[in-house]
Amino acid sequence: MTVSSAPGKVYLLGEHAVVYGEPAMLCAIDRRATVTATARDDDRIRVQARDLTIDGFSVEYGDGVVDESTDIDVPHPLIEAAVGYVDGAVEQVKEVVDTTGFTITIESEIPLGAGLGSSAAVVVAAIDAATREMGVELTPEEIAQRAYRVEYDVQDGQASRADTFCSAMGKAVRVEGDDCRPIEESPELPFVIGFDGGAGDTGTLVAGVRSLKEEYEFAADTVETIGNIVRTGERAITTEDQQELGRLMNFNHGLLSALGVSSRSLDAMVWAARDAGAFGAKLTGAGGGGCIVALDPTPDTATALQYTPGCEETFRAELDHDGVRVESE
Ligand SMILES: Nc1ncnc2c1ncn2[C@@H]1O[C@H](COP(=O)(O)OP(=O)(O)OP(=O)(O)O)[C@@H](O)[C@H]1O
Ligand SMILES: C[C@@](O)(CCO)CC(=O)[O-]
Ligand SMILES: [Mg+2]
Repeated sequence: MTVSSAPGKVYLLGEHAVVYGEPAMLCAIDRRATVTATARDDDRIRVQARDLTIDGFSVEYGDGVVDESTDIDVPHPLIEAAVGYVDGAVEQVKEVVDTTGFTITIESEIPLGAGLGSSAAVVVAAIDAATREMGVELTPEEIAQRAYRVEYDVQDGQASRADTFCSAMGKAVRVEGDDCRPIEESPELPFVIGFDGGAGDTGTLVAGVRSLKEEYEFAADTVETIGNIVRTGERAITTEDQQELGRLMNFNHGLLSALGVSSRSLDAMVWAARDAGAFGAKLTGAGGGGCIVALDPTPDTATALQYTPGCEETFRAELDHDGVRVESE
């Protein structure tokens, strides 16, 4: 039995634009997905995803077929969409090892589809656990590369390397196209997360930005401007200027909102954080619903979020220095 875990992330600056080659900066956070892989005597592949529920049923399946015992009475495309990332991870494992069967069990502290990189963390941890269990040790860089292939395929060819690289490597990272690197002096920033309890589908949201960008030159300019905000933010990171970073996050949120990926509850949480005196706040990840990230060393933002209609949960997040790691073998 092999157990591996990998962290989720928040975007400081640059999501969506990063898909088109602009730079982005993101930080791994101390919420992780944990995957247990166990070799089997037969050649079957089984997946138990306890957090993945459809109509209240948790998903258990294998060999591309959802178990009858899970009793899920929903159309298959819905299930296929939900298990796409895990299926992709299994395909990657099969490319690396001469598989006989294995069972993988997924547990995650990262809310699904909420902008904290649950998909990347699950895929990274699954590839690591299953390949190790079958006797192959991949480097974090190789795992990041394979996990990226999965996100790229599931998101219909529209994915950056950002989430998967950050989850595999940990710390703060900067990603621009193929150029992925850890930020050496990863700053400890006072992250406060607000979660509206909802989710957005990354593939759909990315497709929405792409079509706006293709239709309007000013939408394409907006994407480029987000890239300029990130370049400006690099100086603020080096000097640990949280006030400047906050201002840039606010600007970035406005542009993401213009690109149609915010929502009423995300905007409400962003404004609550700003009114409470946060240095800045923005949605994180694909948007549509899910989480905002604010910078505030005081308890004021968390308190304000607790009283904000639409906010279901608020918590602090710490930078996680560890990327993918083995918990036990
Ligand atoms: N615990 C889990 N078990 C199985 N699959 C999971 C789990 N967590 C996430 N996933 C997969 O990832 C999908 C969510 O990925 P998606 O990219 O839409 O959101 P996210 O990664 O949480 O947010 P973002 O990409 O905006 O940071 C789920 O629909 C599911 O397929
Ligand atoms: C929206 C996006 O930029 C981040 C999702 O966390 C998509 C991607 O980079 O693949
Ligand atoms: Mg994702």
